[in-house]
Amino acid sequence: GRRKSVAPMELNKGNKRLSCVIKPPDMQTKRGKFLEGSRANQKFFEMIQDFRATLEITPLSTTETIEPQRICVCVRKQPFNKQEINKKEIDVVSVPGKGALVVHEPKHKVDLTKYLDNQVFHFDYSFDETATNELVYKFTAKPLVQSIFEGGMATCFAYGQTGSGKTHTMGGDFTGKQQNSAKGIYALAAQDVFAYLHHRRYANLDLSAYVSFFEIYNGKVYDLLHKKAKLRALEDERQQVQVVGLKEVYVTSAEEVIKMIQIGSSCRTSGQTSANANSSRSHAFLQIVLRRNDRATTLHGKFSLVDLAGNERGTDVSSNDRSTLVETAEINRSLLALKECIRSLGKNSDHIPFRMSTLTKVLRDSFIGEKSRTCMIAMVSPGMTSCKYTMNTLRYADRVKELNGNSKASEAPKTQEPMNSSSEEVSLHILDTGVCDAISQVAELEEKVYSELKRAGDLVQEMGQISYNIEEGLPNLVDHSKRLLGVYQPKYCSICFVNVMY
Ligand SMILES: Nc1ncnc2c1ncn2[C@@H]1O[C@H](COP(=O)(O)OP(=O)(O)OP(=O)(O)O)[C@@H](O)[C@H]1O
Repeated sequence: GRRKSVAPMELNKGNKRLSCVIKPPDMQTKRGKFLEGSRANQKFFEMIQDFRATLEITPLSTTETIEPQRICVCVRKQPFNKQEINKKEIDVVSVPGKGALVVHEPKHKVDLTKYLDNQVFHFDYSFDETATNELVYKFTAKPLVQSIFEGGMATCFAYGQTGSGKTHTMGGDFTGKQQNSAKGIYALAAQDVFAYLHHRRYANLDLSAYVSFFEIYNGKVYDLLHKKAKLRALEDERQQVQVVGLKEVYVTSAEEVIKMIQIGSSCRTSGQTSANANSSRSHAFLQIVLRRNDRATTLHGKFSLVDLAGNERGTDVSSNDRSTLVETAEINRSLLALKECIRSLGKNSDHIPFRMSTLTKVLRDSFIGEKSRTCMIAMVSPGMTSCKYTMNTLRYADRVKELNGNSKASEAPKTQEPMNSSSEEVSLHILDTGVCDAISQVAELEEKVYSELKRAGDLVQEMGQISYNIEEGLPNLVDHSKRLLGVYQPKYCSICFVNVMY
């Protein structure tokens, strides 16, 4: 999951550092085809088209082999909706394939010249706007189903800004306001669970499936299969976290699970109608639990499918009252905690900071044990107006993957502070301020560091030197800046890097 920032001057040269394959440009025809005089950001539109014409697209094939991994991070680009098409929104996201995704971030130089900051991200899989839920499922949640039959805990998250397609992906396609619950990852996973349950390989385990559906809003658990009853997540003497009183329904077919999804989703939706912000700002959990028939209380395996709350910042939410700010702080704290827990899982760390939020508390057993498998699907909206949110989402997903056992970053120098202490500090700080917008502060600091580094890179280029070393050092510096963030001194971090760079 490395990111490389491409300096504007390099674009015309045919950039060698982009890891997606470049084919010879055919700019004239492409530009002619897309030219639309009325478009407000015409220049950016043309620049993106020109850049896109140099990309060789390798669409994800259904026959591609799937590598089993402990942590898998994918990204899905949403198609434009009717409104965006009518508004002639500009698509700033390209998916060349092979896990790559490029964000063409429109920017202005000091002399107001427009340029694109083309940022390349690499994930395990990247899905373009034509991908169906079935395709996404095949590469994300499907490989996890088997692990729960082998006594493991599997978790699949949908992460992204409001409206980026989390519910569409997990719960099923929408036709108008009607959701087809049979077409989401929840239902597709349920179908496979029952296929395995009846498979001779697992028949002798004598397992039964149960389903629960709940949401976490403001740190409280609400049972979606029991009239939104308010429940508590408590830790027992064996340090197992239990959602006390959560309704677990015995199910015998995928159709029954789909019925539960419909019941639960309608409960969630009615919450949305009365107070729109609430529902979309809660985390929804569908859990499929396997238990042995002879010892009904013994858990054999569990699949948690989570539609996370939107990752908007407090300042992006229309209402600015205290409850909204507290709600935002809670979401940020839980999303930060989640990231730290997955990273700790990836590092096989002894300490998993799951107590940082209710979200991670209820997922405790997903973060421990050899057999835990996790998949995160980051959803992005392609419009230029969503660019900032898209970058936030991708950075978050990038950090989740960063310390995965397979990645280079896991070999980080030993001099770095241990992650646990930094995560405690971050959480303490959030607790201190109550409404600290942590995610955006991380993003803003990183943005600042990146732009400083980029400015340094441009300067070096203008002086006829090579910016390679600066780009090389980037992931480590940013990683280090994140650790410094544990004490939240963005100014210090920024100055520190500027000094280093110059
Ligand atoms: N891949 C897609 N293909 C077609 N339509 C999509 C896709 N992704 C999202 N949409 C549409 O975009 C709209 C918003 O999607 P959705 O409700 O899933 O977003 P969300 O991320 O769950 O938002 P929120 O956080 O507010 O709940 C829906 O009408 C949905 O049908």
